[in-house]
Amino acid sequence: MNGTKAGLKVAVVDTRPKVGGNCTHQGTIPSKALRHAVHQVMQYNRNPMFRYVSEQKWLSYSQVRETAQKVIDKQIAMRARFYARNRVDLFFGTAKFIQPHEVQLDLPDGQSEVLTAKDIVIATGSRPYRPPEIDFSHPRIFDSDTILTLNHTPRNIVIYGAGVIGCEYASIFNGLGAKVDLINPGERLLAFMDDEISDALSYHLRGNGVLIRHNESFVSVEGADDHVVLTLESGKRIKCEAFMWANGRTGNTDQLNLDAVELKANGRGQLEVNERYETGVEHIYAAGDVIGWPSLASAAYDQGRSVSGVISENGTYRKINDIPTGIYTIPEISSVGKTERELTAAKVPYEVGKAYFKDTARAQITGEEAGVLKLLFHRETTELLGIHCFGDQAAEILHIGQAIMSQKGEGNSIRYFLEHTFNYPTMAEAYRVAALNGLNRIF
Ligand SMILES: Cc1cc2nc3c(=O)[nH]c(=O)nc-3n(C[C@H](O)[C@H](O)[C@H](O)COP(=O)(O)OP(=O)(O)OC[C@H]3O[C@@H](n4cnc5c(N)ncnc54)[C@H](O)[C@@H]3O)c2cc1C
Ligand SMILES: NC(=O)c1ccc[n+]([C@@H]2O[C@H](COP(=O)([O-])OP(=O)(O)OC[C@H]3O[C@@H](n4cnc5c(N)ncnc54)[C@H](O)[C@@H]3O)[C@@H](O)[C@H]2O)c1
Repeated sequence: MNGTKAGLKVAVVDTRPKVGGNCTHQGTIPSKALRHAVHQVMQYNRNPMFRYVSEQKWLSYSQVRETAQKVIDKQIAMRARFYARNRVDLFFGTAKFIQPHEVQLDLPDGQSEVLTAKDIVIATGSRPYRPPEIDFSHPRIFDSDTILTLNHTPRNIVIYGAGVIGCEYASIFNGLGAKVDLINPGERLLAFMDDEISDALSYHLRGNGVLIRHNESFVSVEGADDHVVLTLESGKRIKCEAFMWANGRTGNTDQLNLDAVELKANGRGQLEVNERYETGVEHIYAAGDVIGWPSLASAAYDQGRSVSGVISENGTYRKINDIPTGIYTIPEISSVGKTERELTAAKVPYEVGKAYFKDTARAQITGEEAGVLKLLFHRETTELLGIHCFGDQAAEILHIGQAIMSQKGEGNSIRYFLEHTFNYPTMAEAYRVAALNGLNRIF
C-alpha cells in the first residue's frame, strides 16, 4: 500500500489463497485471539463476584478456537479490502525465481504463470523448525501451526521450547485447565528479557501449576495411539496426551529457487540484508521474518513500509530500532530499551524506579494485581534507558513510557511523569509511582 501510494505498480503473491500471511492465519492473530478468550475465562473463574451468577465454567480448546477463527476471518476481509482499494494486484500461487526479474507462479490448478518486475521484495516469512527425527504427522504431535488443528482440550500437554511461543501456549493451555509441562533447553525463561521479569513469569506460571524444567534437551519423541513419550538427555521420560514443539523457526526460502538469482540463505533459511533491506542482488530486497531478527509482526509492518520507500525513492523510509517486545503470556510482558544486565555491563550509572500493580487503585479495582512496572533511568540526566513491565495490559502500558523515551535531549526524562497529571485511577499512574520511587533513590 505504501508502494502504490508512492506511485508504484504493485503485485502481491501468496501461496495461500487468502491474504494475511502466516501472521493472520497461523501466528500472531490466532494465538492472541486464543489467549484473550482464555484470559477472559480465567478472569470469570477467579472473580468471586461472578459466583453470585454461577459456579466456575470452562471453555474447551475447540470453543476458544472458534472465537479465534472469527477474528481471523475479520482480518482477512479487512486486508482484502485494503488491497482492492489501493489497487494492489493479488496473485495466489507458489513463487520461485526463474530470472533476476522474473518470478514463476505455480498455481493451485497445476498451471503456471510468469510475472515480471523491476524490483522484487522477498517477504515469504517463516515456519516452525522441524527436527527430522520427530514425526510431525503423528496426530498427537504438534507445532505452532498444527496446534491450531487440535480439536479437544488435552488433559495434559508437554511443550518443548520455552521461547515466546512456548511460554504463550503454556499460558493458554494452563488457562484452559490442562496440566502443562514446559521443557526449556535454556537456563531461564525468555533469557533475553530483564531477569526480574523473567523470574516473575516463572513464578506465576509455576504458581498456576505449570511444571517448568530448565536445561533439558530431547533425545526422542515417540507417539503411540493414546499418548506421546518425550525422552530427555537427563534420562527423564515424560508421558503426555499431546506434545507441542515450540523451538525455533526457519525462513521460507527453500522453494524460491534462489540459485537463479545467485542469492544464498543461511542455515536457518534466512536472507541477509543491509539497513535498506537490499539483499546484495540489485533490485531484490527482503523484509519480515525471512531476514531473521526480530521476527515480529510489529517490525515486519515497518520493514514492509520502509522497503517500498526505498524502492519508490519518495515513500516512507525509516531505520527501525528500539523495537519493543510484547509477550502475551498470562500475565503479559512488555519491554523496550536496555536491561539492567546490559546497563551494568556497559557501566552506565542507572537507577531503578518500580511500581507494583497491587499498589495502584486501578489494579485493585480490576483485580489484576499481579505485576510490576520497572523504569531504568540515568541517575544524572534522569533520561529513561529501559522500561520493563509485567502484568495485565503490559503491552499497552509500555507505549506511554516509550513515547517519552524516544524524545530528544531533555524531553526524555523520568520527571515527565511528575510534571504531568495522569488520569486516576489508571494503570498509567504506575509511571508516576515508579518515577517517584526511582527519584527517591537519588542523593
Ligand atoms: C505462534 C506465533 C505467535 C506470534 N505472536 C506475535 C506477536 O504477538 N506479536 C508479533 O509482533 N509477532 C508475533 N509473531 C511473529 C509474526 O507472526 C511474524 O513476525 C510475522 O508473521 C512476519 O510477517 P511476514 O510478512 O514476514 O511473514 P509471514 O506472516 O510468515 O507471511 C509470509 C507469507 O508468504 C507466503 N509464502 C511463503 N513462501 C512463498 C512462496 N514461495 N510463494 C508465495 N508465497 C509464499 C506464506 O504463505 C505467507 O502467507 C508470532 C508468530 C507465531 C508463529
Ligand atoms: N509476542 C510475540 O512477540 C511473539 C509471540 C510468538 C512468537 N514470536 C516470534 O516467533 C519466533 C519464534 O519463537 P520461538 O518460541 O520458537 O523461539 P526462538 O526463535 O527464540 O527459538 C528457540 C530456540 O530454537 C533455536 N532455533 C531457532 N531457529 C532454529 C532453526 N531454524 N534450527 C535450529 N534451531 C533453531 C534458537 O536458537 C533457540 O534456542 C520468535 O522470533 C518470536 O519473535 C513473537
